[in-house]
Parts: sequence; structure tokens; C-alpha cells
Amino acid sequence: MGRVEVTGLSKRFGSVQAVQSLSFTAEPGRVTGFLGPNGSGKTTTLSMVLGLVRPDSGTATIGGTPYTELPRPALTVGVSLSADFHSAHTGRAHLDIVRRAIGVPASAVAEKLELVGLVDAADRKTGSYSLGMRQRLALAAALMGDPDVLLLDEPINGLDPEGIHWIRSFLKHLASDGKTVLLSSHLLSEVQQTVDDVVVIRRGELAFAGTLAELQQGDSERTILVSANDQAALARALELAGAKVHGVRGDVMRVVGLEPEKIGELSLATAIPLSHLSVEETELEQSFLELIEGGGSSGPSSHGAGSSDPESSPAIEGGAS
Ligand SMILES: Nc1ncnc2c1ncn2[C@@H]1O[C@H](COP(=O)(O)OP(=O)(O)OP(=O)(O)O)[C@@H](O)[C@H]1O
Repeated sequence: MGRVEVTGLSKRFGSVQAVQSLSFTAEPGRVTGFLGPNGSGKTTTLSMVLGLVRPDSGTATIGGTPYTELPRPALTVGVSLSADFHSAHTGRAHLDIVRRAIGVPASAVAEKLELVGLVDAADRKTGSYSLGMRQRLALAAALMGDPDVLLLDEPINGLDPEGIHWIRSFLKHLASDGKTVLLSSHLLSEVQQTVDDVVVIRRGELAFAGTLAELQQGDSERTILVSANDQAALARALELAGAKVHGVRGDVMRVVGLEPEKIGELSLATAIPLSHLSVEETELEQSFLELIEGGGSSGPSSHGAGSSDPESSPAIEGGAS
């Protein structure tokens, strides 16, 4: 229903080919990370999806309809392109302006303040808000019309750890409710704990579209970091299950050859509780950097529907910086 579908979008600004033959989808019930370095064309793409920038070619639809043809767009798509507000307005006043503009009942303001945890700060001027509070307010505004789709430009950038934790769980919760969440970021590490699917662009072109797991698998075998009170017993169990285990005496063991889910199952089956389980970040970050620095292929994916056209690979046009 609220699928975002971008098909063959291109946009040139003068000599800069900002976006080139870009196709991807963002699906309902999933958080999709739209990733690429600064200047790679993320904002231009989101602006084309929202009808703010006219593409040279290609289309973008939301639930099958171009944004500009949606009868009441704010009831379908919630947007946050920046977390800047009139500094003399209170959070409540800002939301009230938004809700009047989109024509929803006054009760929506208190409801959304509650939803994003801003009730106590609602009557303070936004000029005194922290970045985390401004991001919450931007989300409350985006959610005002109870849209099925959320488009968020860099919603995590600059947040402190608590803010990051909050927004991660909030966005995952929205997706688990069936919403389509598309968020941009220039850092994979910033969003990797939040996203299900990943679309990577490099100089305006698709470099990868697929699930986070596919991005991880695209690289060589990944390393899983685990620890348990009884490291030796866990190491034995992991090795019996076919994994290679390094650093058994350290705080954290490095395990290759078993996926995290399998390690969790093994912990349960052997009654050896884990105190830590994560994917070694550097490897994933490395695949991402390789993709955005060039040479990466359009990944394995149904999400890049139509995007892995032969032309979309390494040829880099224009002077996008
Ligand atoms: N209105 C415009 N006029 C001219 N060039 C533009 C315009 N908008 C974007 N560009 C250029 O298009 C390219 C892509 O920019 P865009 O802002 O879409 O990238 P981005 O990935 O969102 O980067 P950032 O995260 O830094 O905003 C850049 O080279 C940028 O300078």
C-alpha cells in the first residue's frame, strides 16, 4: 500500500549529474536506509519523490501515485527534511500550525507530543530545544496526519547516544506497525541497527540495493563478536558446531562461520548464557566504503527492481563531488 517506488530517476543541475537512472523501492513494514556520502544525491532524490524537484526523466510513486497527485499528501506521507523550526514558537505551537495546515483535529497535537515524548517540553520555545528534541518534534510533525509512509532526511545525524537509541526503537516500532520508513544517512554505522533494507548511492547512481544481511553477505564471511561467563565452554560448543573461534581468553571472542541466530540457538541449547553478541562492525563498514568509493556492484536484490540495469554500474558521470 505505502510502497515507495523510484524508477529510472535522473536529474542534472548544470554540469552536475546529481542523480542518474536511479531505481529502488522502500517496502511497507520495513525501515529502508538510503545511504551515500555527502553530495551523492540523496536529498535530490527525496526532493524528486516529494515533487519539490522535477526529474529530467523517471518517476517516483507512493503507493502507486506520484506525490503531487495524492489528494491529501500529508495523510499518506510524513516528511522531515530538516529539524529547523521558528525558534520563538513553542513545540506545541509548531505542531498546531502543522495540524491546521493539513486539516486534522486539534487532539492530534497532544497525541503526537505524547507519542514522541515531548509533553514536558511542549510549552518551551523550540529555540531552547536540544537537537534530539528538535528531531522528536520533526517526527511528531511528520506523523501528524497518521501517514503510512515516512521520508526522513538524516534523522539520526548529530544525535547523542540516548537520542540515537530512542529514534532507532521508535522507527523500528513504526515499521512493525506496517509503515514504510525511508531514512537517509551518510553513515552506515549510524543506521545499521535500525534498517532492514539498504539502498546505497554513489555519485547519483545505485551502488547496492538489498537487505542489510545481503550487504553483509556480499563481503567475505563476517565475524561475530560474542562473550559469555564461561568463555571456554562456549568456545567448545561453537567449535563443535563448525565455527572458528579466536581470542577465547579475551573479553570478547571473534567467531567466524556461524551466523548470530545460530549462535543464539546454540547458547540456548547448551544453557550457556551470552553476555554479548554483535556483528563486527568494521567489516560491514568496509563493504559500505568499498561500495561508495567505487567498484561496487548493484547488489543482489529484488528491492533494486529494475535498477540493476547494465548501465547503472561503474560509469560515473558528471562532476558530483
Ligand atoms: N539546486 C541545486 N543546484 C545545483 N546543484 C545542486 C542542487 N541541488 C543539489 N546539487 C548538487 O547535486 C549533487 C547531489 O546533491 P544532494 O544534496 O542531493 O546530495 P546528498 O547526498 O543529499 O548530500 P548531503 O547529504 O550533503 O545533502 C551535489 O553535487 C550538489 O552540489
